[in-house]
Amino acid sequence: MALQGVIDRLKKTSLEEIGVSFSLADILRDMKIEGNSIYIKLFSPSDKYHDFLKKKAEQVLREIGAENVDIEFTNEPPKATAPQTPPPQAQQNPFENKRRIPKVKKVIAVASGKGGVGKSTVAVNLAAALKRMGYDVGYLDADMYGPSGPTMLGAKDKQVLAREDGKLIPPVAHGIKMMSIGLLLPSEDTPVIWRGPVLFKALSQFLFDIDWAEDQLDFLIIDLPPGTGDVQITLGQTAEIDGAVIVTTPQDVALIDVKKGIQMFNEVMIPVIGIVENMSYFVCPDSGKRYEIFGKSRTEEVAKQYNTEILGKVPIEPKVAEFGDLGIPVVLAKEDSESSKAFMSIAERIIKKLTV
Ligand SMILES: Nc1ncnc2c1ncn2[C@@H]1O[C@H](COP(=O)(O)OP(=O)(O)OP(=O)(O)O)[C@@H](O)[C@H]1O
Repeated sequence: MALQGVIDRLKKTSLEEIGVSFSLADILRDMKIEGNSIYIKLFSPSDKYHDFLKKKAEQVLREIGAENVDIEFTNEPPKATAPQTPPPQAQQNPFENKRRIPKVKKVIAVASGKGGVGKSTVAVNLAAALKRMGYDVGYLDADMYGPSGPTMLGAKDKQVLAREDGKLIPPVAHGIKMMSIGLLLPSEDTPVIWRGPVLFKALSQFLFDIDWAEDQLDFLIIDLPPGTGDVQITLGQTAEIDGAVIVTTPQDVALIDVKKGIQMFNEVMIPVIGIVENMSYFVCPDSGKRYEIFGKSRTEEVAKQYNTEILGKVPIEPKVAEFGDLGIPVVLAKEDSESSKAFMSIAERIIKKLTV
């Protein structure tokens, strides 16, 4: 079997079925051919797709004459597959430069397809829930266009110090180490207009130049801007993220954007941990009756369709907003509230999913 023939075939094998736009060749990490026996190593950060990839690769390799096919997986980012000629910019493997965020054990991105669904509220309360469980936690507000982390953590007046080597020292709010572009801007009302390279530089300083811990943080929660824009893609291509949590409300319009969000995370090879349905229902304090204000939820359907799950449903509770405005996550301010219990159970679920 000829090497070039195999590479060409892998290049032609798209992986559209699992929602990504690249081919088998793009995730090829190693290959050995001896006669009609072939060994390949494929990059796949999560074992969720191993069976699919194995079947697919076996099928196409047998079609071009392979008799013995041995397939292995690695979660290390792949290198370019055609070393003879440097590939043009657009075809360069975007995952070559992925790095881990220093001094952090697990990195979780909190995202939403659409603004205003409560993404920052969920991110801050997840950080607080993990803190309440005794973990060492950091919160990074990467919402470069509308940072609300400092308000929600009551940290608007906190100072960010820089060490001599340029590393930023995160201030601490409610025991959570935190950083936000909001702390570095001259005033809360300053509009932020990022141009490509400046955004990239600021984000990469945020990701890699913060001295999160003397030893290691257990969890870093990254609060992303809403949508599927530059920040999300840059983050996905430069940092190793252990999983993404997608926040939505039960309305159909929000769910359409959830699909886009899941597809984007698939593209940048970040495993989706699951979906949090926020503002899911309202419990009338007088009657205890439960109302689904946005109508019957279809989140379950979307989760199934994309092979993921609902991590939990958070009710609409005025206390969530009130304490958010006061700068205290409801998980710390009102431990016995329904929303607080929901956040604690979501955090537990995430831990389970990340540590199996
Ligand atoms: N479960 C809830 N119950 C009541 N109010 C909530 C709940 N979740 C969020 N809110 C309130 O809704 C508003 C929007 O929430 P938040 O700022 O977290 O949304 P977001 O998705 O991060 O918005 P964006 O990214 O567009 O800035 C806030 O005032 C927040 O306090």
